[in-house]
Amino acid sequence: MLLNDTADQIRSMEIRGAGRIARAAAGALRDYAAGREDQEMSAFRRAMREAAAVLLETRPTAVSLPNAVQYVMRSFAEASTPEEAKAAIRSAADSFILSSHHAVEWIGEIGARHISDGDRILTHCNSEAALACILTAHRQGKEIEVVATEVRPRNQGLLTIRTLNDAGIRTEYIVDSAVRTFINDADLVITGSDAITVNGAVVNKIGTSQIALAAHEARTNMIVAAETYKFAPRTILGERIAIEERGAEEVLDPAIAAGLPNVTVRNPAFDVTPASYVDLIVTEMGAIPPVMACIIIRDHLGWGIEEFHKAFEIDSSTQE
Ligand SMILES: O=C(COP(=O)(O)O)[C@H](O)[C@H](O)COP(=O)(O)O
Repeated sequence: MLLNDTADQIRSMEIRGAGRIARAAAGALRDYAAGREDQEMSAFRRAMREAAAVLLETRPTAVSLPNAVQYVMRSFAEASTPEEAKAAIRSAADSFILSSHHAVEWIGEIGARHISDGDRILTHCNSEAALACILTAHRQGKEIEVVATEVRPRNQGLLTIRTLNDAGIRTEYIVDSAVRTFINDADLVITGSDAITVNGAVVNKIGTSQIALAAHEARTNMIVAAETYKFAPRTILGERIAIEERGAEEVLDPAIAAGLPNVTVRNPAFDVTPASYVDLIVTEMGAIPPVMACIIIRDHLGWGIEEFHKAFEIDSSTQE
């Protein structure tokens, strides 16, 4: 698939979910590099930088996207010919994609240990990582039930209930505003994440923070399932996560909106759940309390910080 097609599909949400977006971006860079016929490294580098920028502009919130792009882009920093660079990019992109699949499997295994026989789990949106925990627990023979939200306005809940239905898991499908009505019936909330900040705050599909609030009030544990590439390295440097605001037409029919000149539709796609409302973050490295987010960032994404220093010509060796 061409790079611009992948970018369009991410923008239009044909490819969606932070993990899938990251893998698609890594694959798109690999294929784009393979198709280049530059003789000079400078031309190749320029083309790759432009390609990376096209992907980075598609959706602003899921930090897995810049993390995947950076992972691939830094792989050819030392290459001296385009051929060498292409080989390095292929290997980096393939290894990112493979390790991303493995990470989801590991999260499933670790997350399933937090699910008990007889549990009723509430989930929101459509997260591979969250579903991995639920599906693994089900495969282990635990009798579980799920309450899945609709997820207005894009109805990602439909994807979730199809997967759960196909796996044979008994599921109740509810509108987003019914969460507080059903939270007392739930033993556990499990969601995915698009970004986790240095202070352990979780950025995920709009509505997640309301669910966390309801879970907190009901003393229901809230688990977030997230690969380490969902942690945002630059939040350690004070950078904020941009919350994507999507078009009004996703919420209100433009023909109706046209007759309501005093009404402005707001459509933020994500929200922020404070760390204090999250009991555990399940990563492929293990389950951690949200306060340990900075350790994951330091140990697994430290290069994101090094690159920031380079970009601003700060020599980290001279820093005390
Ligand atoms: O909020 C969403 C998807 O939002 P959208 O549908 O707007 O992309 C998911 O919960 C996270 O991306 C995690 O998903 P995963 O665990 O699959 O990476």
